[in-house]
Amino acid sequence: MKRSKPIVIGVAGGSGSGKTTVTREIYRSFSDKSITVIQQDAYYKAQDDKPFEERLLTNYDHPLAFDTDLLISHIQELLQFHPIKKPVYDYTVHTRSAKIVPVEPKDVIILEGILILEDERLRNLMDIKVFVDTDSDLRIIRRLLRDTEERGRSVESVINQYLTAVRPMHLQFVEPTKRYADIIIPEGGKNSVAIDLMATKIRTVLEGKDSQVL
Ligand SMILES: Nc1ncnc2c1ncn2[C@@H]1O[C@H](COP(=O)(O)OP(=O)(O)O)[C@@H](O)[C@H]1O
Ligand SMILES: O=c1ccn([C@@H]2O[C@H](COP(=O)(O)O)[C@@H](O)[C@H]2O)c(=O)[nH]1
Repeated sequence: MKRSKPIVIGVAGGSGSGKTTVTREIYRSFSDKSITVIQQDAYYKAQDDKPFEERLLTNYDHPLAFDTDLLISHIQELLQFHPIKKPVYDYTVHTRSAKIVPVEPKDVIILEGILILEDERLRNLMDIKVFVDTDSDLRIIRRLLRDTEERGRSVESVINQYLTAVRPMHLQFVEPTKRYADIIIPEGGKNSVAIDLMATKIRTVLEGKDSQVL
């Protein structure tokens, strides 16, 4: 059945909570590839006008670090089944890369990121809101391992950034958005029961058997 509009699922949660892993597992359970994933991180503002040393001082956990207007306009395009050109963010240089990824519209859009539930305009575009809820000790351990292995950071820089920006911004902006969630997934990526439930829910909606999310 051809849908009149795609369904939008928001997956929020703190850094290192397991949002990307949850999203990847849901995506993998759909072999027909009816899902497109949009990462909020791709919409960090470009900072080419600033020298590298200055970019190190940016607070990447504050809502103003994102180009939310561009993200909203891209979701609105996908909701009309129009393709978009998604920006690509390069964490190693703290700015957008020169690349652009063409994204085709699909029946399901998963929007994933730390602050996607913070902006009311974004929340209003979502049919299902999920918050991945993982204790801060696990999140910092996971982030430490990931950022040193994959994002070119030193242990010292990860700890310093966590204490000065990630933790305070999490408490001020991320944690309070849990109240908007329809579903809270504890521990993230390895919660196979929650992932199966999400996949079943999406299938029910796609088959037109769900009257709550049309
Ligand atoms: N349940 C889990 N147990 C152990 N490690 C996990 C779990 N979920 C995610 N991870 C790992 O933690 C790191 C952060 O997870 P990720 O999904 O990227 O989180 P987020 O997108 O919320 O920042 C990754 O290296 C991932 O492999
Ligand atoms: O240039 C940058 C941009 C972002 N970050 C950090 O990334 C996380 C969000 O990504 P997750 O995958 O959800 O962890 C955010 O907490 C920023 O601090 C960065 O370090 N540098």
